Amino acid sequence: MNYTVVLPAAGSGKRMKADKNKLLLELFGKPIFVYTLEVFQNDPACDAIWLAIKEEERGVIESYVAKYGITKVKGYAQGGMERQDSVRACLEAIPPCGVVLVHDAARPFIASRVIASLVEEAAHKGAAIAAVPVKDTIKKAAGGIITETVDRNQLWMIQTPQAFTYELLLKAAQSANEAGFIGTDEAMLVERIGHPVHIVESTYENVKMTTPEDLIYGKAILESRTQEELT
Ligand SMILES: Nc1ccn([C@@H]2O[C@H](COP(=O)(O)OP(=O)(O)OP(=O)(O)O)[C@@H](O)[C@H]2O)c(=O)n1
Ligand SMILES: C[C@](O)(CO)[C@H](O)COP(=O)(O)O
Repeated sequence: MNYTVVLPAAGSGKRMKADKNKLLLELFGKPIFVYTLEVFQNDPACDAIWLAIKEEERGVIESYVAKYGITKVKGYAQGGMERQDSVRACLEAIPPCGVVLVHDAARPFIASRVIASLVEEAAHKGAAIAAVPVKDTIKKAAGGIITETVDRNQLWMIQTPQAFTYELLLKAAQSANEAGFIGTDEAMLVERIGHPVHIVESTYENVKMTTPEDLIYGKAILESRTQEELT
């Protein structure tokens, strides 16, 4: 099953504390978002890549897309105030398709096998998201005092990609916008309209480049891969 991928890339990167969009920071000489683009460029099942970007960054982004030969980039949409606004702008710009995948441009280490599983699951069930089991004990607290230890067996750390049939996600995104509902991922918008969302187990390497420490982990992941994958 083929798919279109939407990459929200219009954030400010505040937690990264860098002097520019964190997606333009380089790991071994290549910008973070280019690693992400290359995953989808190299996936035969990916028909098209759409990015939500800041208009003022269009020139630099287009230059990298050309430099690295990312021919599957079919268009750009203007990013919005919230991440979900950026995603919705892309959804409303892309031609209708079967399955749409939403993936943070800040997650460059997604495994192709996870993408394939997500697309298959979404094609049959409508909605599927990447997740990994929680590794730490999670507790609730109020005023600095523990109030509850949450059963870890029912907890997942949710990632992207998040895959959906196009019509379902567009309906959920437009409904949330009309209601002024803001979610932290697309799954919340689909849950909100009562559609079941399925989990596909991902990898712990699929980390979102969010804070400076994540860059250290990202470099270690790249160094652990074979040399030819770095070129
Ligand atoms: N209004 C926004 C906010 C985020 N994103 C994108 O959504 C992904 C995940 O968001 P996050 O990691 O939170 O990025 P930032 O919002 O840039 O980070 P911060 O919250 O630290 O500012 C990133 O690829 C980011 O570029 C976006 O397209 N539009
Ligand atoms: C969508 C997401 O990556 C799933 O974990 C996460 O919710 C994005 O949060 P952010 O604060 O917008 O990075």
